[in-house]
Amino acid sequence: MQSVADAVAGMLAATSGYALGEESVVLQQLDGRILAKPLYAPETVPAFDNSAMDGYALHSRDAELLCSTGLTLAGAALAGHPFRGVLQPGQALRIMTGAEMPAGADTVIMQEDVQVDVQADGERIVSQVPLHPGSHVRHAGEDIRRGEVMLAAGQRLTPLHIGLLASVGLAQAEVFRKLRVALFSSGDELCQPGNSRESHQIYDSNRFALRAMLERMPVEIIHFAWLPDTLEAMRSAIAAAAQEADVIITSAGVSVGDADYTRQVLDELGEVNFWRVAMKPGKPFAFGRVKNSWFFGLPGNPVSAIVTLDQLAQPVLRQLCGERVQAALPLLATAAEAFRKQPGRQDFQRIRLDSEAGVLMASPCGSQGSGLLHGFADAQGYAVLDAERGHVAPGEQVRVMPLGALLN
Ligand SMILES: Nc1nc2c(c(=O)[nH]1)N[C@H]1C(S)=C(S)[C@@H](COP(=O)(O)OP(=O)(O)OC[C@H]3O[C@@H](n4cnc5c(N)ncnc54)[C@H](O)[C@@H]3O)O[C@H]1N2
Ligand code: MOO
Repeated sequence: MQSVADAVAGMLAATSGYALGEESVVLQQLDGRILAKPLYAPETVPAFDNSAMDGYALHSRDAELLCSTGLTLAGAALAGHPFRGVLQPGQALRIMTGAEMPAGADTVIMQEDVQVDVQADGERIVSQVPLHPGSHVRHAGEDIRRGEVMLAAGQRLTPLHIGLLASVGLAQAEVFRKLRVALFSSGDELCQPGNSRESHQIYDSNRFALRAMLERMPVEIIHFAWLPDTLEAMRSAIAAAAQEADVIITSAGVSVGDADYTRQVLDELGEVNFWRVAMKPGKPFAFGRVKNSWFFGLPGNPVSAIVTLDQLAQPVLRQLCGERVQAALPLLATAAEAFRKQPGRQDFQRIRLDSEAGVLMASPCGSQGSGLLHGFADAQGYAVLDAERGHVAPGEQVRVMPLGALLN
């Protein structure tokens, strides 16, 4: 058996350098897409000095005048309506948040700190609050300078990045095209949801759970079918998918059972290795190449299929999508209850997380059986228990991983 870390590292090495084509995509459709090139700032941000407060713009050398006879008002500047003149000594300008700073001013004083005196020759502002030269001014270029790298290639774009792009005036970005994925479930025991099941059948849950997970990455599902346990069905579906898919994913047929033609078809059409990975749930898993496609064979048990897609295939799929893959941050929690664990495989036990006086607490949730989804559906994360260790006693520290982007 190989470790989870070795299995992932092997797949990452095998698939590195696989490059998808690029396309230009508008802001409205960029969420979750992967930047294909570094993004250079086309603009300086802020583009001009502007006020951070509603108040008055003035020059700091007029500080003494401000607290004695006061400053006269030269006019007003609003966001979108700049003051075109130059502020003279002894003058202030009414200014609103976001309005461009006028020439001749270097400081803004908040309106709450100012009294306005109406006099015969017009309004004057007076303030006894100490003036800090330069205060409440947002300076041009303090966030971004034109020409600097704003985002690196391989960045997965989130709402934050989309806001950033829009803030420098970009309406689109060059991203990798979506990864084309063929997804199959197989097995004569499967009945499709929505139909009534014969007594010996079970519903095909894997195909739908796995699809929903995959669609949280920038993929396009180009084949999506259930395959009966016949050599012909398996062969024709895999052969057709291998002509156009970047990736083929199957569930079931990777263990040692009799009724499976998966292995025979993969031996015929490609070079796929059947692994035993030291993880629970999981263990049987297949990876390799079928014609032009990468192949991932997930185990049939529903929890195992989901966890192996999440933990083994996900980093590789992300890399294939062009994403710079980042390792999950290690988190520790205290076991609120005992965890049953046999030495031998690295366990990904499904847990609930809680906080007691600021300390993260983990408890196993529901049944930990590989075929049972109900307990998993209630989980907030995994406790990741090292392969060699046995049971966990309450109070022990365990490594935990909140459910990530594919399962949340
Ligand atoms: N002698 C051994 N038997 C098994 C081993 C082993 O090492 N030696 N490993 C066990 C483990 S671990 C797993 S996981 C399973 C993996 O089996 P397969 O990937 O070959 O899948 P099947 O045997 O066809 O199915 C397993 C199980 O999952 C159900 N299933 C299959 N597809 C779906 C689906 N689309 N939706 C819902 N449920 C599905 C299937 O009915 C079986 O109950 O092998 C163990 N056996
Ligand atoms: O992958 Mo298996 O028993 O862990 O379902």
